[in-house]
Amino acid sequence: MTLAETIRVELGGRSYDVIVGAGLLDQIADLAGPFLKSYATRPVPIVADVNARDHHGPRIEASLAKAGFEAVWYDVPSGEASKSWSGLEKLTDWLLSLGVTRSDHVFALGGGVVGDLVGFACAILKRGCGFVQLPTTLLSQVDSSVGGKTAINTAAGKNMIGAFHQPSLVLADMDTLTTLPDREMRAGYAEVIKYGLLGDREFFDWLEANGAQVLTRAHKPLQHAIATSIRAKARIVSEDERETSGARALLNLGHTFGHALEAETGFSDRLLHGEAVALGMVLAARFSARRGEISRDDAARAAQAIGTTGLPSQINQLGLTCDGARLVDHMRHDKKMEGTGTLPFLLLKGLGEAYMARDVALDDVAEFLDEELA
Ligand SMILES: NC(=O)c1ccc[n+]([C@@H]2O[C@H](COP(=O)([O-])OP(=O)(O)OC[C@H]3O[C@@H](n4cnc5c(N)ncnc54)[C@H](O)[C@@H]3O)[C@@H](O)[C@H]2O)c1
Ligand SMILES: O=C(O)C(=O)C[C@@H](O)[C@H](O)[C@H](O)COP(=O)(O)O
Ligand SMILES: [Zn+2]
Repeated sequence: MTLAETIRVELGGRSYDVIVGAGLLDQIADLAGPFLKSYATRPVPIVADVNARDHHGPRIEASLAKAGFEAVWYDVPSGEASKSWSGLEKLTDWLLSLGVTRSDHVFALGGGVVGDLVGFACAILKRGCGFVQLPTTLLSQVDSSVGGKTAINTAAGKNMIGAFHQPSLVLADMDTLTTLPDREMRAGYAEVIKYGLLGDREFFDWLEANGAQVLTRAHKPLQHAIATSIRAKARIVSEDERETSGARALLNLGHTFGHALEAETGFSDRLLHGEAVALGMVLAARFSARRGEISRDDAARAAQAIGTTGLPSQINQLGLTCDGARLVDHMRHDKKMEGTGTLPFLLLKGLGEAYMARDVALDDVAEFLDEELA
């Protein structure tokens, strides 16, 4: 039995705890006590991914009922399409119909889709109310529930409309991962490897040796992987909350390539976000090797650490029919794109050492992608 760990995201008046452990949802009434105070005479609004609610809603209901609270649920259909203008409109209308006030907290149960959607709804509802993240996928536990990036997608691309809005508490209950499909578990693992590759060589080495164990959901290695990832994210977010100094941009390793692949595959089940990031990190490593910044062996090692888990590690596995120029066109919408036409890329100087390159020519990226797609 592993003990729960609490990691503090230090952000002055917006600081909050992230608790990682087993059985947390069974204790939600205690752990989230301060954020339930306003619900003595009203039901607690919980916005939930349908699958997460089916599997884990009863544990929440039981804990709340024991403490004298009742829940009112809003179901979000599973899938990226829920992170949309229409999804946002329906959700905010529901929250308004309940009379949620600015001092209330809305609870978000599910993966990154629900977390990003609810976070954004709460950022704009009456100009901002509180929210608590109850992440139920590996990806959302190690990444999306922490740090306050909230967003929906638009026709122009991924996360195009959003806000920075921090949660008040995150409860990452490892028990939720027992029902998570293996493919989703692997997709979340891609963001775990990201922390190793971007800034923690020791963690990368540990994952090479223990990644398979993490994916079995064995509590000890799983909690180590989740807590190490959250600590890394908390440190970066505390340093650069709004991605202005460049520190936070490192969390975007693999995402410029990845978001372009997600756009090309229609933000669909064909390629999950984590899978796109996995491929994006391989491409970033291979592009870094092409520029002579890391060795071909190190790029192959990064690809091996990713591919060995069953994540995609070669772009030509996707069966795309487009060329490199088309993928680069998707990249022109990247939020890192500058008015001067420069698109900074997160590349590698070594395994465990990402940096922001500002001298990347998009024509060169298109040529590289044509080689990779061949
Ligand atoms: N805000 C951020 O910092 C950030 C970081 C990374 C990713 N993201 C976003 O997160 C999203 C991806 O999140 P995700 O990978 O969690 O996907 P997701 O939210 O789509 O969930 C994945 C699937 O798992 C199911 N599911 C969720 N919990 C379950 C459980 N416990 N048991 C069984 N099934 C369960 C869902 O129904 C869904 O089908 C993307 O939109 C991505 O852009 C945001
Ligand atoms: O928290 C961050 O910062 C990240 O970049 C984490 C990413 O894993 C995540 O996918 C994020 O939503 C991407 O952000 P975007 O700004 O490129 O949309
Ligand atoms: Zn991501």
